[in-house]
Amino acid sequence: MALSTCDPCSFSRPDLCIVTNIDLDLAVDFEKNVIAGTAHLHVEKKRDAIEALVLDTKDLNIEAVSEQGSGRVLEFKHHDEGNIKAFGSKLEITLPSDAGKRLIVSIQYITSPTCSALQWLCPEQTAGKRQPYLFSQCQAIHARSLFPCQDTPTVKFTYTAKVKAPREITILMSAVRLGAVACEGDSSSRVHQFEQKVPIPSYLLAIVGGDIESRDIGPRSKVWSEKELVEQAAFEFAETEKMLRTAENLLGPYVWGQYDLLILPPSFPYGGMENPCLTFVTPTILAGDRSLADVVAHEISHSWTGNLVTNSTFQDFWLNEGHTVFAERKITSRMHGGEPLRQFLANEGWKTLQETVATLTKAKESAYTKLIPDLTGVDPDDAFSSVPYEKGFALLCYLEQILGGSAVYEPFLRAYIEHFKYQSITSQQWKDFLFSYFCSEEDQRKLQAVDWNTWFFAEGMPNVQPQFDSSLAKPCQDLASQWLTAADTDLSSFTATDLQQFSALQKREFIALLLQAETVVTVAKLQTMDTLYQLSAIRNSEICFRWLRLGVKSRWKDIIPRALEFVTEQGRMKFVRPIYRDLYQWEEAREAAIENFKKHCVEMHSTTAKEVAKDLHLAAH
Ligand SMILES: CC/C=C\C/C=C\C[C@@H](O)/C=C/C=C/C=C\[C@@H](O)CCCC(=O)O
Ligand SMILES: [Zn+2]
Repeated sequence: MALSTCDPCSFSRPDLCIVTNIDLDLAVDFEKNVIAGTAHLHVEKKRDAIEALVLDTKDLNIEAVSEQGSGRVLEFKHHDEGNIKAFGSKLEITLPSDAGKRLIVSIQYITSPTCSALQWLCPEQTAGKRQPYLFSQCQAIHARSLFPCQDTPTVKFTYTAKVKAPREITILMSAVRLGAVACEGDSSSRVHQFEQKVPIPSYLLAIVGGDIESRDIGPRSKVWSEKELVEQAAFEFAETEKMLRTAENLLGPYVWGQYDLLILPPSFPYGGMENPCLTFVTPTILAGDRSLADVVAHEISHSWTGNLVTNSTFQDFWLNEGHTVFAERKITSRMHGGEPLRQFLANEGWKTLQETVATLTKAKESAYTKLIPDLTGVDPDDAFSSVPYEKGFALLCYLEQILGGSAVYEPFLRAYIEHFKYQSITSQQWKDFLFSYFCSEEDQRKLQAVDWNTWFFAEGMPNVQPQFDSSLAKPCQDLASQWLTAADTDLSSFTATDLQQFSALQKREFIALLLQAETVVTVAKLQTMDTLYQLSAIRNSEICFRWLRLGVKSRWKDIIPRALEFVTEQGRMKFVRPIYRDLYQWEEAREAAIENFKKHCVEMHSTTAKEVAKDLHLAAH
């Protein structure tokens, strides 16, 4: 199967010609669950003699292709190339030999009702139950199911959009809003207009449509959601401007203009998605006490690491995510808790990496524990895990430690962003810049002593562990140890005040330590813990997630209904996949888990349903 020579997940050939801008003229049809319209691609040939533009599509009905201006019909071939469904089809358009180096190719098309980039919700699936809802998730390679494009992060393009939708629906995109006007000759519709002047990779094009409204939360920020959530969201994310300024101090100027937050319906498969100008977030971070706002720090950081300096292919995904986690934890600790908090979060991240490596290895997917995996013939969604986040973070922490700490590494981080901004780069380019920046003899010796091949391409855990301070974790470790060593018959030493001084992060770490322990906590202890600490009543999703997993690990039958409720009321893969896997491993709960999935999978996001089906051994790995 001949995919692109530069990106194993794309048919496109940016080495021959590139798309520099796209003008979208679309209409959203909530009756048929399709988007129809025209994509006008501004094409630049690398050489005059280039005669073909090769694009990625997936389940698109290509109706007509022409050259804007002349109106000439352009010949095209549109066919499946290989056996990986996720890669979709190759669209090869013949370019007129007399068209010169630059031309605009207009492609009239319709998406499929099963477009993998979109989830369509009927009114009953929304909070308000008044209007239908639509949202996109293009990362990694779903953009090709939404519009014909060079669906590789190697290529960056600006875009404009005009989107027609029923007048009760508000449309937003990953761009600056130019306004909405009544639709000429159709009073039941409005046309929404957008412009993204900063070049972006295809995976960052995003769209949402629903009965949504906004509140201002800062000079350059609004929060958007259905009205049922908007006040709660405005409170939860009230520190966004402070977070943006902290990020600018660390990383440089914010170039995107607007920074809005959109709270999605619960089926959204991720904690957040860094769509430019409009970060998408899951409602599971609405904790009521701002304790889960680290997700926003992560998505804000992407405005530099990922959206400005972009991984050239998803094999270099760690460049996006490792740097973003590194920045996120710097921002979070500068805003609250200082360096001890950053060390606490780093320690938690290392344990997350350990668990993920063990899980992938057990599932015979250890190839995905490499920092830079080979994605030839692989659907990136199948390779997705916390490895690029946490192994990438650990590498950057290790380098910061050996090169002299934050005082020397943070200026490098800013220089790295300044040097590569607006570009797509490979890990090799990052490494070359690192070596060129730290050019003293002593630093060169340190960098040459790093085992790069193991860090980049070895499976499993890194062979060096950065040292993290555990002062904030110690109270959690002490309490967990007391519970693990106490006799079931003697739990009188524990009181309701044990957790009173714990932050939400420390409560989550306390439960995580019990979950990670060799010793299985008895049901008697869990029942006593619940009575004393009211853990089942805690709504913080990260605490709830770990508490449910602990109950399943202890084979506490009473926890099964709540676990099934939790994986049904929201669809964040970080939560639903491990719990479904845990229930599957518990023979007595397996059938209930499978039945619950079969009953609700039609309401789930297609990516979540695909991955959970694999976890439940209902589909091939
Ligand atoms: C090495 C893996 C290669 C490619 C994977 C790239 C994309 C995978 C695709 O599934 C999209 C992922 C999007 C992730 C979005 C947000 C995450 O940062 C948060 C995930 C965890 C959470 O829910 O908090
Ligand atoms: Zn991220």
